Amino acid sequence: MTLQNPPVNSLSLDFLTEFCSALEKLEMDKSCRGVILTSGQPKVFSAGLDIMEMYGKSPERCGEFWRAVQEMWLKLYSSNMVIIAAINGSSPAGGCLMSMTCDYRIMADNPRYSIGLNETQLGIVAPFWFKETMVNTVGHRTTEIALQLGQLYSPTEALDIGLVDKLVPEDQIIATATQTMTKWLAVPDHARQITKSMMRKPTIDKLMSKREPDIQNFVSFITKDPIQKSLGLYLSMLKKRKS
Ligand SMILES: CCCC/C=C/CC(=O)SCCNC(=O)CCNC(=O)[C@H](O)C(C)(C)COP(=O)(O)OP(=O)(O)OC[C@H]1O[C@@H](n2cnc3c(N)ncnc32)[C@H](O)[C@@H]1OP(=O)(O)O
Repeated sequence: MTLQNPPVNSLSLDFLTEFCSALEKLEMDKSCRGVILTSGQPKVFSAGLDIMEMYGKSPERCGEFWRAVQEMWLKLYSSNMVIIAAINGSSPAGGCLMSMTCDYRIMADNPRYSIGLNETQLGIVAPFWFKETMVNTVGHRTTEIALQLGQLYSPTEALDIGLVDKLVPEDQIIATATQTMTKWLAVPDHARQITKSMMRKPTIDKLMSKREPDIQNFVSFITKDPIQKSLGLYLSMLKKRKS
């Protein structure tokens, strides 16, 4: 699957809805046992959640957006397929979350790229299921530091802490992902799927049982004046950096 939402694959409501529907089709296709997730945009895997979906929007629209973010995470994290992330560019915040839902992460070895959950840098707080996905990936202590600082890691740093599993030159990323997929698909599906579910079920069940309060929590947090102000400042910083 190639992410195509120019310029930076930000995760808007429309894009998330289309992504989930495409993933669902693959999930139901019994001939499809694995997916390599990569970006069709240069230099960026995904810029994370579309900040415009959280800035100046009505509570109803924010709620609809957050349900779509939850759906994307639930579909990817609980997928029966083998999902390999071929991270061919920067992957901050929601982009990092998306990568962490995959079974294996291969990143392009380019020091200009970065990956991590940088929410605190925007003045916002990563919800419990973002946090737990990271704990499940890199452990508690590393997550504690990473989340409080809103740390973005270079590919080498990300490999050191286990946030990605392998670095390769960018032009070898799909070939490496394909070789890795062959290895994963050699394991009998039922045994691998039950094992994957055993590892991830407690985190998935937790969000499933708290979906509505999590939406309410997001809406009441994101629509607060100081949070809107922080997002506005961050957006203008992004635009200024460009000019
Ligand atoms: C309870 C609340 C929890 C909410 C959780 C939120 C999780 C999130 O995912 S929040 C989003 C966090 N994302 C970021 O901080 C990434 C910001 N973007 C970047 O750092 C860079 O854009 C990049 C490294 C991804 C790419 O850099 P590059 O130089 O190639 O491109 P730019 O010139 O910076 O961007 C092009 C264009 O896109 C706009 N843009 C970038 N990111 C976003 C985004 N996440 N949402 C919306 N729009 C974004 C950027 O402003 C530029 O727009 P213009 O062309 O109009 O200037």
